[in-house]
Amino acid sequence: MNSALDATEGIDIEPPSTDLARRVSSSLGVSTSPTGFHTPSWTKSGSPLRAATGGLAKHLKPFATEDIKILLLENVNVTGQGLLEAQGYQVTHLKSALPEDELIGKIRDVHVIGIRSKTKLTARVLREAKNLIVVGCFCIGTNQVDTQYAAEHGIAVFNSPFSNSRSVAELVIAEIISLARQLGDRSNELHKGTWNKVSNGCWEIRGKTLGIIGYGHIGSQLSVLAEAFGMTVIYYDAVNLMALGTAKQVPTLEALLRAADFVTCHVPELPETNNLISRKEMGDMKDGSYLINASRGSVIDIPALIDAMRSGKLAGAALDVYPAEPGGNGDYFTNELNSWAQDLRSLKNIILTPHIGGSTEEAQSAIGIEVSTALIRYVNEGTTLGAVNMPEVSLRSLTMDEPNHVRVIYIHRNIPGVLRGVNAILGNHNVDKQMTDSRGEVAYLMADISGVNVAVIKDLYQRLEGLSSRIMTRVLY
Ligand SMILES: NC(=O)C1=CN([C@@H]2O[C@H](COP(=O)(O)OP(=O)(O)OC[C@H]3O[C@@H](n4cnc5c(N)ncnc54)[C@H](O)[C@@H]3O)[C@@H](O)[C@H]2O)C=CC1
Ligand SMILES: O=C(O)C(=O)COP(=O)(O)O
Repeated sequence: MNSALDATEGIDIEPPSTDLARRVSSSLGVSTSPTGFHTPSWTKSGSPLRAATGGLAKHLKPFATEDIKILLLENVNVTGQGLLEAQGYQVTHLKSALPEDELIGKIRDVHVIGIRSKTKLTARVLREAKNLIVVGCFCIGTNQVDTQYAAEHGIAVFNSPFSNSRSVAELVIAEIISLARQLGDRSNELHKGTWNKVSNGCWEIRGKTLGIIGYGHIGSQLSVLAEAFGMTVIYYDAVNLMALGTAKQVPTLEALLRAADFVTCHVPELPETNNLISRKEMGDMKDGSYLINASRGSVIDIPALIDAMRSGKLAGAALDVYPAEPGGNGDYFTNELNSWAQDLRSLKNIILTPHIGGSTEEAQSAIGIEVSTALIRYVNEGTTLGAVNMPEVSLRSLTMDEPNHVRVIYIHRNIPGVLRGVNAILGNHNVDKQMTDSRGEVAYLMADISGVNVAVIKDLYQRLEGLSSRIMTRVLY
C-alpha cells in the first residue's frame, strides 16, 4: 500500500489547520480523555491514508503519524526501529528493560510499546498505560504480557511467532555436541593453561536418542537438524502432531524421559509447564543423560537439577533461561538474582548462556521487520492479523479512488445486541465494507464509510463512545 500511495505525495493538498487540529484532539484526544480509558480514539492514520482521503485532508488533521509516540525497550533491532521512524512516529529506543516503577512512568505517555522477553507488562503496569493501543513483542514468547487484561482494555498484542526458531534450534544442536564432548570444560581448562586430553565420558551424537518436549516451531526444526546428525528423535507434545522425517511422537512425558539420551524443552511458559522437569522427572531420565532448556526458566526445577548433576545422575546440562533474568547486561548472575546461581556456576559440564537462543543478526532483523510491520498496520489501518489476543480482522487498504472515507474501529465487549446498536449508528451512512469477529469476551469491528464530513466523523465517534459495550473506539481517516 505504501509504495502505491507514496506516489501521491506530490498531490496538492491544502495544509491542515493546526488550530482546528488542536480543538478536535483536545475534545476527543488521546491524552485528555476525561473517562480515563485508553482513548487514542481520534487517531490519525498515516500519511498514505491522509493522501488518499483527498478533500477531507484539506480540512482536518486531528492526529498525524508524528503524534504517535513509541517506546522501544530491550534493544529492539535497528531495522524495526527504522521502519517505525520512517512512518514519522516519535520513537524512543532504550537498550535495556526498565524496573516496574520506571516503566509505569514512561508507559503513561505512549501509544505503542515494543518489548522483548524481559519487560513484564502486568495488569498493574497496563492499568497506567492510558494512551496505549498496541504492544509489540519483538520475540516469540508473550508470557511476559497480561494479554487477557490487554484485550479487555482494547490493547492489541503482536509477536513474531517463528522468526528466531531456527536460531534456537541451531543453538541446541551446538549444545548437544558440546555436552557430549564436554567442550565447555575443556575450553575453560585450556583458558586457564591446563592441557586435559580425555575421551572418558565423551561421545558422538550419532545414534543417540534426542527427546524433544514441545514439538512446535522450534522443536520440529530441531528434529530435522538432529536427524541430519544421525540422531534418533522422539518427542512428547500436549497435542498430536505430525512427525517430521522419521521422528516418533511418544504418548507420555515419562516414556520420553526413560528413552532419551538428550532431553530438550521447547514448551511455552504456562501453569502446566511450571517445573515440568522436577525431581521425579529427573529420576525417570536415563543415568548419564543430558538436559537442555532454552524455553523459559520456570520449566526446569533448578535446585533439583543441581542435585541431579552433583549425584552424577545427569552427565551434563545446558541452560539458556532462568526464573529471574536481569534487564540488561552486567555482572548480575549471582545469588542475589537467583539463590542457587553460585551452585550452578560451580558445576562441571553445564553450559550457561544469557538467554541468547534467538539472539542472531538474522533473527533479530527478521523479528524487527515482522513486528514493526504489524504495528504500523495496526496503528495506521487497524488490521489485527497476527494479533495474539484479539480476533483477526482486516479490510483492504483504502485507495486513491476512495476519497472522503473514514475507517471506524470499535473494540467492544462480546455481548448480545451490540451489532444492532452499532449499525443503528453506522447505518445512516454509506458503509462500504465491514467486518467483525470475536475472541472470547472481546470483539473487534471495522467498517469503512464513505461520503462523510468532519461533523459526521465527530458524531460517529461520540455515539459509538456512548455505547455501553464500548472498550475502545478509533476513527482513522
Ligand atoms: N531461548 C530463547 O531465546 C527463546 C525461547 N523461546 C521459548 O521457546 C518456547 C517454544 O517456542 P516455539 O517452538 O516457537 O513455540 P510453539 O508454540 O511453536 O510450540 C510449543 C509446543 O509446546 C507444546 N506444549 C504446550 N504445553 C505443553 C505441555 N504441557 N506439554 C507438552 N507440550 C506442550 C505445544 O503444543 C506446542 O506444540 C516459546 O514459548 C518461548 O518461551 C522462544 C524463542 C527464543
Ligand atoms: O523469542 C522469545 O520468546 C525469546 O525468548 C527471545 O527473547 P529475547 O528477544 O532474546 O528477549
